[in-house]
Amino acid sequence: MLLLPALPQQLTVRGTNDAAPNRLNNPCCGLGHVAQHSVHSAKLQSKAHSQQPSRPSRSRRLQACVCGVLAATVESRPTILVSEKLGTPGLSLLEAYGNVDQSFDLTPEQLCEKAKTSDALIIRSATQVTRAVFEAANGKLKVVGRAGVGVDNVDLEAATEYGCLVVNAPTANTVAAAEHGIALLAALSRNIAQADASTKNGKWQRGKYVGVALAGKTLAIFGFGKVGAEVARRARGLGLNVIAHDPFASETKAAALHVKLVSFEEALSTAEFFSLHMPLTPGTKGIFGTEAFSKIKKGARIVNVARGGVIDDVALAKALDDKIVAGAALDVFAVEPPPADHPLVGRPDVIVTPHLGASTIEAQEGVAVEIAEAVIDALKGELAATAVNAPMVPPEVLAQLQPFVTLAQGLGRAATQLVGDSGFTDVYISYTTPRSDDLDTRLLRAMVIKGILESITTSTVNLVNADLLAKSRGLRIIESTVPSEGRGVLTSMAVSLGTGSSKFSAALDYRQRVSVAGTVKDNHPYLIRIGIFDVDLALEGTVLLCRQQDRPGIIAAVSSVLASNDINISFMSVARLDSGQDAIMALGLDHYPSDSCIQKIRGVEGIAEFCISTSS
Ligand SMILES: NC(=O)C1=CN([C@@H]2O[C@H](COP(=O)(O)OP(=O)(O)OC[C@H]3O[C@@H](n4cnc5c(N)ncnc54)[C@H](O)[C@@H]3O)[C@@H](O)[C@H]2O)C=CC1
Ligand SMILES: O=C(O)C(=O)COP(=O)(O)O
Repeated sequence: MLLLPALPQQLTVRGTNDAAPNRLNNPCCGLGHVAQHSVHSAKLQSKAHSQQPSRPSRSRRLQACVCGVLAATVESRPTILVSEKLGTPGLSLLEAYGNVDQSFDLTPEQLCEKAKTSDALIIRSATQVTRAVFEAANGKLKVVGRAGVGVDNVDLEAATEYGCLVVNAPTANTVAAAEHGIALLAALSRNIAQADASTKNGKWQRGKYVGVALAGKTLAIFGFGKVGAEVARRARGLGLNVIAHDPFASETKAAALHVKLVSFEEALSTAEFFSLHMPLTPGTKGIFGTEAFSKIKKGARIVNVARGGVIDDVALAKALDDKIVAGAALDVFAVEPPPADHPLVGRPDVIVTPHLGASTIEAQEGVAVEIAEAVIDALKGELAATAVNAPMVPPEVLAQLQPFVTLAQGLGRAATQLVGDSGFTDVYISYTTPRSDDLDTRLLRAMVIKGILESITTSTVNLVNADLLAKSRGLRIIESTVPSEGRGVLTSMAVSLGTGSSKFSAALDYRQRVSVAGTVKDNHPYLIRIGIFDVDLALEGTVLLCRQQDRPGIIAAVSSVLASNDINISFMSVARLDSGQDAIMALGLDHYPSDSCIQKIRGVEGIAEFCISTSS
């Protein structure tokens, strides 16, 4: 059945010309039951919105809109699984909002089992959130919160496919990581760890642990992001000359910190100290391998507080053996904890810490609060500012677009259900807007896709995965903007599907696309065009759509069939191309008609085609 939502308790009658509305009030049209009902509804019209008891308040509707964006609607208290130690202030926030299950050291199987009943999962670096976790959760898991920066332990592709938002806490541990980097740098240059162990062992080896100066040397930072920049700031205070390699860093930011940006090769061949601060990605995995060590300045010392995987451990061990690299300080490992036979951990020229970069009391409290707030926001359906796998929509843009979110989804849904058997691949979305130059359409596009896909896929469709799902289903989204007058963000939207056939041929436009257009009035979505017919109907509920000859008696005949089946008409909208030509009529129904009622409507003379929609 066609799904074309309509709003009860709303009378709207508008034709393609001024004559159409008069038809309703003209007894000659033989409206009977409809006319009476329409008069009743017309009296209600001015109060229409206040007379919709089943309709949620505006704020709830807007909330629901955004929940739909992320599909993060959680009816009762959500279950929040915390799989690693989290700072108390963050835990308190979570406990006030949901049921917190703190279960540490879970096996992969236990994590999958718990994911089936968890709305949110909060992790640090030790929990591997693999595809299997998302598969097991099968849509239940709405958000994964990483209480820290690196999300390399989360299968982002799988999260996105399953519509699970991934958020992180990107700022609260920056200083801690930078301080740990500096601590390791100092320890490495002065053999602190080795000398400490030796002295505690009863020895006094002053000659053995002579160090090297930092002041006057060059430090090369790889990854000039948040941590890298903080390390640079501190290193300069220690008298180091700082250069950095980061293909994506800004010259201005570097210049402000007196840091010269250089190529990978120049950094390798110039510096005495190296500090790694890039993320682990396919592009950085093993970047410090045999080739890099063959170019590195002899006697270099390396600090890694980023991720173990960026260094090829075997290649570093060889460079240490060959005295090309004089020492290394490692906080992170490709596999944590590292295995007993790790080629670097036991070496006297390597110092190690067990992934302590973010482990200060202050940083842990900070990330805990940062992630708790992000996860709670996401569970409430709000767009998180630290989303890793979804476009970030700034709050001011969101506020402007919110009323159009339901409209966009409703148009996608309505257009799809008007399509015939032939299917479609091309989706044309047109935005009529006074802001054609800077309209951010990502949110609305996602909602159109959600409307299109929700009836043809069991996958959760939301802002996170809409584009991906559309692509994987072979849909081509073509967006355009049409300039309009006014000051709002959007005047109207249209969705057209490139298909030659429709269940309701009146829905085809001049280009033979199934086409619907809508707008928002008083924060409620309305359909304003179906095919080439102008209409005016609220985009909710159950609607009977008919194409009929434009002559007296047909509307009355249909309404009398409905009346005899005790089906109330909540509104109607009639449109016609011209007098005596085809017309379409949309009737809002309080109930879905029975099969026998549908048969009777089919039998009404003069009805060329009809279909019934329901939004539920
Ligand atoms: N050991 C620990 O406990 C901690 C480790 N970290 C790790 O430190 C790293 C940096 O964190 P943030 O500075 O917060 O991230 P960030 O995103 O602010 O900075 C990363 C920088 O790396 C750069 N980058 C990307 N690819 C690169 C490449 N091929 N070569 C050079 N630079 C490249 C990016 O352009 C970016 O500027 C991350 O891997 C994070 O997981 C962060 C906090 C604590
Ligand atoms: O934030 C990061 O990227 C970190 O590596 C910190 O990891 P942790 O939260 O201490 O397990």
